[in-house]
Amino acid sequence: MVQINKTTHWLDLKKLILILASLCIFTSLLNALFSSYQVQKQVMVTDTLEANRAYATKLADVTDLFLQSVLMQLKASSNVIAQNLNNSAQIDNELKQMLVRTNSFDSVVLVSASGKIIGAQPSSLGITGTMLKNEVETSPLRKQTPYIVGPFISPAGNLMVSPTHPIFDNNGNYLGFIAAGIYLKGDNILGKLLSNHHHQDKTYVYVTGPNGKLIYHHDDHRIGQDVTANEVVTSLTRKGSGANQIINTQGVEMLAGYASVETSGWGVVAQRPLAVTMSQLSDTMSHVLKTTVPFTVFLLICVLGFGGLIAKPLWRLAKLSEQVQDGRNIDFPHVATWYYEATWLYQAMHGSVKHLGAQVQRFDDERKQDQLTLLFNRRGMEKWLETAYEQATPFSIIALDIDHFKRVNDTFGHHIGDTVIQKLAELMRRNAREQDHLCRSGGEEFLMFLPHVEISQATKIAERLRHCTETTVFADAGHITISLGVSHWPTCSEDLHHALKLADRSLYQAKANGRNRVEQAVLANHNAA
Ligand SMILES: Nc1nc2c(ncn2[C@@H]2O[C@H](COP(=O)(O)OP(=O)(O)OP(=O)(O)O)[C@@H](O)[C@H]2O)c(=O)[nH]1
Repeated sequence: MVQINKTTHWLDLKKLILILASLCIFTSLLNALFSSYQVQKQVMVTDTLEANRAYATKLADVTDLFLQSVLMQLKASSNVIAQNLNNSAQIDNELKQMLVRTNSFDSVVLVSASGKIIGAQPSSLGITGTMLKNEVETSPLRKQTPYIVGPFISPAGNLMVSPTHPIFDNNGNYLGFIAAGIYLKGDNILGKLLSNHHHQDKTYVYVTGPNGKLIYHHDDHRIGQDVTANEVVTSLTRKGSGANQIINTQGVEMLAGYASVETSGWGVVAQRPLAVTMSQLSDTMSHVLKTTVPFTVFLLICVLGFGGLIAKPLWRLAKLSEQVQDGRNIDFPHVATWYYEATWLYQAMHGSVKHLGAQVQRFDDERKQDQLTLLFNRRGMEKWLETAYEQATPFSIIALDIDHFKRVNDTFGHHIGDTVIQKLAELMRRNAREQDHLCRSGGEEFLMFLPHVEISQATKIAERLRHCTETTVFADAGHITISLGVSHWPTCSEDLHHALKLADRSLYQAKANGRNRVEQAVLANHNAA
């Protein structure tokens, strides 16, 4: 017999569907999030770069306008001064007026063609009468054009830039220059112009001079610092405006827009840390995730429910086949199948189990049947007795045996003997009811079990069978007779085997009393008496 090893799987179809669907859902979700993250990132970086470029351009234009207006003011004053160069009171007055007329300057200085400071406001600077010393300070003397100096440390010790304008007399002789000082540290006009635009979103602005040093930065300490190493500053010297993603001199990744100031050659840079832009993106993505999660959960619940519906018929069929394999007697129940594969599997299983059941039943019947007479054999008899005993069904027993059967065999042959046995079985069937149990217990020995039939009635039935046999002509063998013994369970004996023995004893009693007769066992209470 083929031994089937039963394997228990923790994984079933429902779980498989759930795992597969979850994988699909999560992969799609991750894919969608990743793609939208990439697209959003690209859009935000591009937008920020463009916004910063536009912003830097606007600030560069504002700064340019401011410097042009300063130079215009210096030009106006230089004309006045050229007319009154020998009138020191008038010059002082003009320098004072220059400071008062606008809040744009921190100081005003008048320098002669020889490089001597011949007037300075506010007078507290205390530099009048001193000579310009270094190359930077004296550069306007060489250029003799409107020119912006710096950044540099002024003779009074301030870090500053200084728009200058030359002074010429009516004959075109160079007389010197007038310079406006704009201090770079502390509260100054550049800060006022640029810091107003300092954004809440961490965008900030700085301005570099033509020499790559910081002219303006919201962090005061950095003013004057050399930032020529910065990629943007390099780009500024090459083209007017643009935008770049760069790493600044502090090692921070920045999205920088830049533009140069035409009048001065300064560069304005508006930049925002990439991390700030990315944190906004993270907020957006976590918001997207939050709005997606309920739908994903709903989708998973649907998949779970639908997966259950798909798996249920197959799961029930698997359970049924497990029972069939275990050999458990199953009354094949109806399984609701709602799709093609499950319906056909159910029908195939149902058909096979039914066919198998019928086969098993047939084999079982054959095992309990005598093949010559088709009556029950000893195995069939024992099964019936077991059931009757368990159910406490009272019954009469008729044991019968063909008289001198050996002679039949000897006279007519074994084959004719067999037909006699078959014919007698037929007579027994005719004299019995459907519920009676008829057995061939040995060669020419038979037993009849008659449920719910009292012994007196059974004796009459035995007598009828004896008579019927005696009067029947058996083809080829002629007439035969039988002897019969009758007992009853439990009235003859409560011991089943003893009741059988009593029927057998009565049979031998009938043989001993001359054969072709019926003998009845004595009832148990009669025995006792
Ligand atoms: N043809 C045939 N003969 C069988 C079969 N089974 C047993 N026999 C024969 O039945 C005979 C029984 O003989 P015995 O036990 O001596 O009894 P008997 O001749 O019937 O005599 P009593 O029973 O004393 O009347 C034997 O000759 C067996 O060979 C069978 O299946 N077919």
